[in-house]
Amino acid sequence: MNTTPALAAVPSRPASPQRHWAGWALLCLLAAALLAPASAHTVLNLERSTREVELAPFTTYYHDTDGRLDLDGARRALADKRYKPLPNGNGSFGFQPGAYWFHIAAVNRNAEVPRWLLVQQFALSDRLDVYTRARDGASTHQAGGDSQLFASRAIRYRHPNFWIDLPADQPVDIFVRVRSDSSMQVPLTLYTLSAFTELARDAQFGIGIYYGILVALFFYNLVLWLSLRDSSYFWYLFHICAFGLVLLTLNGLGFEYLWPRSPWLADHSVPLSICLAQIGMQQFARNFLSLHRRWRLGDYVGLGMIAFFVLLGIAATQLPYRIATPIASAAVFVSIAWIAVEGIVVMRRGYKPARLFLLAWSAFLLGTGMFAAIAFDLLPKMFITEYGVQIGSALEMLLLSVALGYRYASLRNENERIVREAKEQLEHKVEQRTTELRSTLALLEDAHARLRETSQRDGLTGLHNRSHFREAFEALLHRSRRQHRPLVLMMIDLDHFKQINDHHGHLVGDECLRWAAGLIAQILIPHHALLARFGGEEFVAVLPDHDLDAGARVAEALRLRLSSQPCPSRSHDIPVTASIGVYEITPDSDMGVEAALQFADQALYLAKAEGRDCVRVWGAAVA
Ligand SMILES: Nc1nc2c(ncn2[C@@H]2O[C@H](COP(=O)(O)OP(=O)(O)OP(=O)(O)O)[C@@H](O)[C@H]2O)c(=O)[nH]1
Repeated sequence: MNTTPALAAVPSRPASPQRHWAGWALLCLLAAALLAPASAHTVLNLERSTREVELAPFTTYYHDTDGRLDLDGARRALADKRYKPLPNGNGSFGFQPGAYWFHIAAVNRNAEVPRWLLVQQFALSDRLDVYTRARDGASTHQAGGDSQLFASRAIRYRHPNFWIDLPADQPVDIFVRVRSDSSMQVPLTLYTLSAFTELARDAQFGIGIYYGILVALFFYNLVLWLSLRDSSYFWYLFHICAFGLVLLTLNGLGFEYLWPRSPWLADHSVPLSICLAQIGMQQFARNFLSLHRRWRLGDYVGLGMIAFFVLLGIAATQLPYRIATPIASAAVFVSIAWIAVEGIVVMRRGYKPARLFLLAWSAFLLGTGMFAAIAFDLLPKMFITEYGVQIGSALEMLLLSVALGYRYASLRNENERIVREAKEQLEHKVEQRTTELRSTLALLEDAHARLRETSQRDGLTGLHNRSHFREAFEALLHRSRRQHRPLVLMMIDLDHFKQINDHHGHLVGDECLRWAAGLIAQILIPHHALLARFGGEEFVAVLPDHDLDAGARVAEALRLRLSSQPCPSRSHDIPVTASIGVYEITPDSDMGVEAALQFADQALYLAKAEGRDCVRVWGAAVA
């Protein structure tokens, strides 16, 4: 695209040259040049090679502070040389009251292009009136700006535009009156139709790429939000939509596509979309950085900012544009700077995803900074600076999307770590409890065994008691039948024990009982006998695998040992003897415990009857 037209700019003719008093005239011109240099301006010559021309160098302006001037008044002001060249060569004046008149004197040297398109490259001006006046007095008037319906534009394009008819070689005065509650920015450009078509195509392509990125990110994160239900994704989507709306509004696409019939919305959409975008950004930052957990004070400030933008958004529906927009614009700088502070604080507190967040935010701040720097004429206007906001915000949103993924991954890792640790702790506890339980069970079993043992033992002698004896004897009986082995049952009764008690006392009697029990147990060990205290001074023993003869021999040996050594008492030795009855239970017998005991008792009775201190078997005499 040709952006450097070959212009033949020639100084304008003096309005009323003085023919006489040439010296005076010269002096006057010199004085005019010195005192009012601003009124001098160049005529725009549109040559054959000219396709597009920025009008700033050929434009003079007049500020009609109360906005009452009509075209005639504006022409008079021009004749009075009250018009000045644009300050710093561009038409930016900030927020201004009244109306601004701009004048361009143009001569079309290209007979083949009689019709040109005048484009105001700023979408937010409220009202533009474009007048042309040829030397022959023919004049035209067109109105535009976002206070008019979008359909009233010469070409359906996001910036206000007007057809300008410039007959060949005829000087034409173009007057543009602009009145706006928005910032007074009037970058006017004149295009041939083909040049404009190329510009529109390239610009739409660039805008398409930008919004394509936004739409792709939107749907990508929408799917993630729907599947993960992480609220950060929701606020990210909100942020994308609201910020996309801001740019749609600023570049005029909102008016073109979203609300072409609503000049009210065209007027109020700027502060409203700024407030929405800031609410989205603040809430996203709070959520992403988990401020309520990591920096409580920062979280409160963030909440305060959200409340401020909510109130400002509501107020913006009622307040005039000239009040709401500057407040919203100024608050944006505080808001985005604060988000950067939040990112830095949380990053310094060790939250790793905050690094990516900060990187994304830096891209956005850099882009916005470059955009602001052009406005203040600190940076030259070139692609990277002019489209800094778009590039920065696209980068920011891409990086934020990556940061969200990173944050999700680190949250998942954190969760997995917590679950793993909890599992390990649980396993450790279970193991600990199991060990405790095992040792408690062992203790319990031990206690139970001791209890059972105690319940089976006689308290005085430590031998088994009668009830246990019956159970154990029953088992031995079964075993002997199963194995076809004989059993011998032995009843041992100490002789004249009453006398021992009577002579030596009950305690000595106890001593003798313990001693006799110990001796009997010791003698029966080799025979694997089941021995018990049957009651009083009477003992009972079962000798497995012994027949009557063997049993009688053991009994005799036992008797002999008892009678041969007295019980060593505290005072003096006490002789103790025993009578023993022996009875054999053969394996083929089906005799029960009680019957066997009775037979053995019979044998004992015999021993007692036959003089004591002897062994008797049931049915045969041994000693
Ligand atoms: N010191 C003590 N004496 C007991 C115990 N159990 C029973 N006796 C005594 O044993 C004696 C048994 O007396 P008797 O049934 O008359 O029998 P004995 O005097 O041994 O006479 P014979 O059996 O006929 O030889 C009683 O005096 C009981 O008090 C005990 O646990 N300790």
